[in-house]
Amino acid sequence: MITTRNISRFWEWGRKIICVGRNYADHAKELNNPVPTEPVLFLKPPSAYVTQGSPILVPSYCRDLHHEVELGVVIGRGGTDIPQGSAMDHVAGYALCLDMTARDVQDVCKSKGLPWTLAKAFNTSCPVSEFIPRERIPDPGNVTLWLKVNDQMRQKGCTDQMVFSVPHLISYISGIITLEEGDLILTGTPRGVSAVQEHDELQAGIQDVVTMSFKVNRKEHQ
Ligand SMILES: O=C([O-])CC(=O)C(=O)O
Ligand SMILES: [Mg+2]
Repeated sequence: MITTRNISRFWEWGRKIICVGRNYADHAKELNNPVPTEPVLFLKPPSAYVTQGSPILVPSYCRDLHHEVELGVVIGRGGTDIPQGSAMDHVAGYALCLDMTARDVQDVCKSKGLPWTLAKAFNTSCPVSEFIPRERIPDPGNVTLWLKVNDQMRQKGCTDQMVFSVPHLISYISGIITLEEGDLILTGTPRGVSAVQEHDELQAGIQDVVTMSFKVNRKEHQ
């Protein structure tokens, strides 16, 4: 069973990070993307995790690193083809997450029809908060996420604006990728994404539940 005490072990063991894109209409629109009729999925490797105390590293090939604040869902019980009706029984809890995105690289990938791996899956591209037990968020469809850069509010959005709900996403994903204990689902970002620079300080929170902060550094050349 996953608890606050042992969650870091699950993350060290390296479970999957499954990300949902364009799950808020206002964010899809701000990047001139259509609102999807089916969830848009991509993956990050477990090496993308970073926890408070370690910096977010801008990849050497990136000139436009964006923050995306997202609600993360931690899977407690795995499954394949999970019905929506019982999807929440598979949730151990939550984590506040950032889907750090090399936006300039993503734009090139999009224009060439290439995968987003370089834009989304680099080391430290998934800052995460402490584990949030399920009881602390009784309704994941109605919490407010926020993100500040150097004390300036950049993103503030409620999960009631998600195109596809958490149970819908769990059911949909598990029909394609078997979910396992410790997997993390990033559920998409509300509008307000913007660039961060070296030495910036990012702070993010889920109202009344958790806050976290990260510094941005540029990756040293080897
Ligand atoms: O890069 C994007 O815009 C897609 C995405 O991750 C999101 O909507 O959260
Ligand atoms: Mg995202």
